[in-house]
Amino acid sequence: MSVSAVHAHNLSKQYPGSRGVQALAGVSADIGLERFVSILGPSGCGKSTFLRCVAGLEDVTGGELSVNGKPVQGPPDDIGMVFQRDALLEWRSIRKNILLPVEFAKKQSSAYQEKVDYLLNLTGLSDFGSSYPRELSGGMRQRAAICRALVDDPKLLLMDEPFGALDAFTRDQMNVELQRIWMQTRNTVLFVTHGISEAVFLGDVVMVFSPRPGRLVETIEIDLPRPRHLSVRETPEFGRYVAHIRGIFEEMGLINEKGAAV
Ligand SMILES: Nc1ncnc2c1ncn2[C@@H]1O[C@H](COP(=O)(O)OP(=O)(O)OP(=O)(O)O)[C@@H](O)[C@H]1O
Repeated sequence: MSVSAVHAHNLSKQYPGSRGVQALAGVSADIGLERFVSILGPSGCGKSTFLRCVAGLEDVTGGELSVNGKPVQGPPDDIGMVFQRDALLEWRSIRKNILLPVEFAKKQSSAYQEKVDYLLNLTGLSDFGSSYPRELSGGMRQRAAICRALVDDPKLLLMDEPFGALDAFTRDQMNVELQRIWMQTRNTVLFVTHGISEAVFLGDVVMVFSPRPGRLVETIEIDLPRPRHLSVRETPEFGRYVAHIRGIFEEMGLINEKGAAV
């Protein structure tokens, strides 16, 4: 039997404290290796909590969760994370920011210089290795954050609304670039977003969560050939996926005028 990248069975998460928020309830999912999984759901439904549980940063309070065949007990090896805020350290050059996970893992940075060059090249940042974060645009900073997450070849890349703070044009460009990078690196990706179109454009699969406590409402396979160009968004097939997902949100009473999950 093949090992899943992420296996969740009846997963629940209740935060401690007087309010004791129940963030996730009964989430079961099997995410295959090398798949790009988009995660959609209304604000506060537990998407980040799900990612944080997978990353071993939160303890689950019920059910089972394993990553690459091993039960999650603290942060597993082989995970990279990218957040909405790039969290680059302003006082370190881009190259040194990218090398941070290597330093944290107490590995020899010198052995990773070629890898950094490869990633800088892959993300179009070859001329910016010695620049500082303040010298880069928002999109470039997020590309540097992606390099940092990829530097130690994680099997699993967790991305929590990585392009949420970018303008629409840059976000489109980043979607195309992320797909290109992923087609070369082929790690498993869990990508949280509020954008239905972004989720369909990037995903092999879209997982839709209900309002809190987050439950998995539906998992939709996106059968569109790759590489996908932005123009795929104008095709009837793409439109059908978006309409289907929008229908799920409408049924839950959760859609705004722009068609975004709220
Ligand atoms: N550390 C925490 N302690 C207590 N409650 C928390 C904590 N982190 C999140 N929560 C609560 O858990 C619920 C789910 O939060 P989470 O951040 O996972 O949602 P989300 O779907 O990622 O939201 P958004 O789309 O707005 O980022 C929310 O009600 C939130 O208030």
